[in-house]
Amino acid sequence: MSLRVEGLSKRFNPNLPPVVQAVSFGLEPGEVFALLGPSGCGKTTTLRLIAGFEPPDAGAVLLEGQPITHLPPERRKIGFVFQDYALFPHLSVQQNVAFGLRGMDPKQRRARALEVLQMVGMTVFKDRHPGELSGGQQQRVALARAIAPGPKVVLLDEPFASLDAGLRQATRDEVRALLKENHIGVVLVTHDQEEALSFADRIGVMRSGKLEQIGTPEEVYERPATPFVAQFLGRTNLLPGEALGREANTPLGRLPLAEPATGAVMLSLRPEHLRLEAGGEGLVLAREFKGHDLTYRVRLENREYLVYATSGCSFRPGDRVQMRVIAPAVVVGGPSAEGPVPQLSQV
Ligand SMILES: Nc1ncnc2c1ncn2[C@@H]1O[C@H](COP(=O)(O)OP(=O)(O)OP(=O)(O)O)[C@@H](O)[C@H]1O
Repeated sequence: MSLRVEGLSKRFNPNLPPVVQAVSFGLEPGEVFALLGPSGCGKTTTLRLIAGFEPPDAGAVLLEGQPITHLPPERRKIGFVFQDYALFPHLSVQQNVAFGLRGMDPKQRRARALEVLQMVGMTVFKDRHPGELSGGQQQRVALARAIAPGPKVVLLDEPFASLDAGLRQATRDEVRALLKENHIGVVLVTHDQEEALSFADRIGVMRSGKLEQIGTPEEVYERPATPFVAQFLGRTNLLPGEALGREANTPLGRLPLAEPATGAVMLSLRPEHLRLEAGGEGLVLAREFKGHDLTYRVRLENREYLVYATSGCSFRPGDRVQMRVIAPAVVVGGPSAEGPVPQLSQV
């Protein structure tokens, strides 16, 4: 295990609950781990505790088995890329990168700075100042500065947030490839579920200071453990059921379950696991067309459902439809487990 976080907790205000509560996870060498959760759930604070910018109230951080909880940030051998990149405006690109290499002799520092600038494709900009660079270029310099000392792990705090959509995907792919090639483990903080799903090997879904589920992108998307995880990772339909082993009685009839269960349960069915057919008891309330996908909101017996369809399928609001379930439902909790009602963003 390259990085291990054990029971980290932090409270800033004694009258409020802790911002980070007993957070534990591990990172295999070279693994990319995303901490994913809504704004204010404690992701950045967790990262700052790992980096050593804040002392935890409880818990430990271990790097390659060695406790580093009480070491100052510069002695932790962990790189950090801040959301705003935090480059020094008065230093050149090369000087920014060399900054983290104090302790090396000046010739070696310059050589190492050039080496990592080459890795991120920024050698030609080495004499510029950060103010003369685009957001994407500054991001590369910040990454170069973080990896220059050869850390085993880098912490990335929403590093792609300020890049425009077109550049974001390409930059993400490049950064991921670079870190993988160099076997550098990553903890990425993001509130963007698509970013976490496409960037990370594993995701820890965080809510109100706690990790609610840890798993591969497929696991957290296809087998969410709670209604919150089901809803944070894309849209879903939550419906109550009475589980009878491998099946459950639900408002949509008897459905197969992904995992056996008994008793009253809350179930998650993704919109892509429902199909619409013409004629039936369901009423199409709205349709949302987004080019490659089409989402319908359908009412059946006082419940509303979101259903994805291919653009070939063309129902209109007011049409009568029936719904077919084409995948097993996932148990996400007991009967009282709740989440917000799914909404179409635009009707
Ligand atoms: N130094 C601090 N003093 C007091 N409260 C703080 C401090 N740092 C963070 N908080 C509070 O802790 C909570 C969690 O903040 P944090 O920045 O960790 O969340 P986050 O999940 O990273 O959110 P975002 O995605 O918006 O950055 C927030 O309510 C924030 O106001």
